[in-house]
Amino acid sequence: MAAEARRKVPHVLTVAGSDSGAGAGIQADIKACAAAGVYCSSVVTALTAQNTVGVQGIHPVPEDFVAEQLRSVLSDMEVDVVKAGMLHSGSVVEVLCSSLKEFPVRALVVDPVMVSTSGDMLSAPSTLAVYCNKLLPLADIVTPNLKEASALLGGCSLKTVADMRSAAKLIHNLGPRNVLVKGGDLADSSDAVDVFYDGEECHELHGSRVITRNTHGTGCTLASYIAAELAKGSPMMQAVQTAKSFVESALCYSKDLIIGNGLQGPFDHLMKLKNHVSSFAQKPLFNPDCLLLYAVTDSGMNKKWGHSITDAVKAAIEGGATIIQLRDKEAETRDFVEAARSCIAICRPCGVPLLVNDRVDVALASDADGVHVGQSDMPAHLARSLLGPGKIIGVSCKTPAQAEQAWADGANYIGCGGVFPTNTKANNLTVGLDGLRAVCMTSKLPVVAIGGIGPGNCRSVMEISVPNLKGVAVVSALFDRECIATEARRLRSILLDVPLTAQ
Ligand SMILES: Nc1ncnc2c1ncn2[C@@H]1O[C@H](COP(=O)(O)OP(=O)(O)OP(=O)(O)O)[C@@H](O)[C@H]1O
Ligand SMILES: Cc1ncc(CO)c(N)n1
Ligand SMILES: [Mg+2]
Repeated sequence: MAAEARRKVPHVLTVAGSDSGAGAGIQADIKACAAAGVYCSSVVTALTAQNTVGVQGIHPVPEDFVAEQLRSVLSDMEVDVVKAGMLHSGSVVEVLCSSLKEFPVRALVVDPVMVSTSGDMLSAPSTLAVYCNKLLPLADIVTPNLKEASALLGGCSLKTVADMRSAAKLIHNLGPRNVLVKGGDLADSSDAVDVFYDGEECHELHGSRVITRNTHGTGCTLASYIAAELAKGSPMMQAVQTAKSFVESALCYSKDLIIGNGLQGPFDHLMKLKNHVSSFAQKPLFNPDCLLLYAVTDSGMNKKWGHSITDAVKAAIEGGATIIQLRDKEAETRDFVEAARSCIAICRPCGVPLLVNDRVDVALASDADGVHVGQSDMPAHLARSLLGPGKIIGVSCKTPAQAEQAWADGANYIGCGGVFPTNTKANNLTVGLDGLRAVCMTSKLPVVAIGGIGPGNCRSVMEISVPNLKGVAVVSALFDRECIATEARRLRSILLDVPLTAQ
């Protein structure tokens, strides 16, 4: 086969123990990577006899043979990311560290597995020092649960999110580049809260807590899914968010499964996929440049001018709109889904994403490209867990704090405004160009400006010269006009005319 025809597959190597019940360990890692669409090789460090009741036995693999497996895989198979799980002894940890020095990889994810959720010890107490001194300094991220975080810090008690925040910072001092303290076991918490610290800022990642007994292996799965996303090229925070959303989704899908008689059942990583193959296996696809000329439809205006929704969308695209949002506050659900489907049939062949305003259910039912939600709509993290990582989520924000939250919730972009007063949205507070600039300056996400923008002022908006301001969103300037295509063309030519340095 010609060299250029060969496809490099993202590759995660898991170095972990086998769980005979297949809920955790190597088996969870391989299933999680498969769900993420990534190749997974496996170096087995120990066999465990384990089920939903607990761990009945451990049969360690001799260090020399762990080393031999590592050499076999790393010397041959172009591994992108290594994920370390159960490492039962200090010598196994040392073997891994020296293999990584001999065969460096792009990233190392360390799940410091020490105690199983059933309370059984999975690693000798003497391993702790080697972990801290040798492995953690090599890690791009370490993902302790509450008990493990406490063990890494010499046994302090961790009971609150504030404790998790301090623990994340202290563990960061041990050398890993990022720390995720997992709160799956946090008592009295209705959310599943994890704390992420990148050495500069601490973020609370909130997910919904799924009520189920089937949580065995969530930690292994989370770490492997992070490794898989890193192997595909995602930045760290995005990898963590996608992984968390996958775990929640898989738990939700298999919350009523009955496997085994013990207290903690496994979940099915791939069941969700049987319904949603494309949603999780696909790499997140969002090009911020599509925010340049963002057209938001308005059913009232279409009625006034006698435009059908499909004609309006066709005309906007013909004039150069780069993304469409269907906004209809009154439509019956059935009609809204139907309209979304017809518009997708127009948008998709043109490569123009179609988003649905507010209605995650309509976006799901019509297989739209995503949703745009406001501050009082469904929280973006919930929309993300329902839609999966492959869909686009935008959030309306007026302040830097809202923009920060949208980012932590896994949104793709921010709509900031109203920049100027508008009739489309009654009683909407305006933020002005200064408010827009303040949000853009602090937002880690790309921003589209909205509110009272048209051909007369879109230039002044783009000229605030902040790199992540990617475009303008318009309603009346397009749809409250007789010829939508002409108006879109006019706007587009102005936007394209703004010097690139100012964009
Ligand atoms: N019931 C739940 N609903 C939603 N998310 C959960 C639930 N339980 C755990 N999680 C999430 O799963 C991930 C793993 O966290 P957890 O604290 O359970 O790890 P762990 O104890 O290492 O798991 P295990 O040892 O069983 O593999 C975290 O992102 C956590 O928030
Ligand atoms: C083999 C193995 N690795 C990790 C865990 C932690 O869930 C487990 N229970 N078993
Ligand atoms: Mg764990």
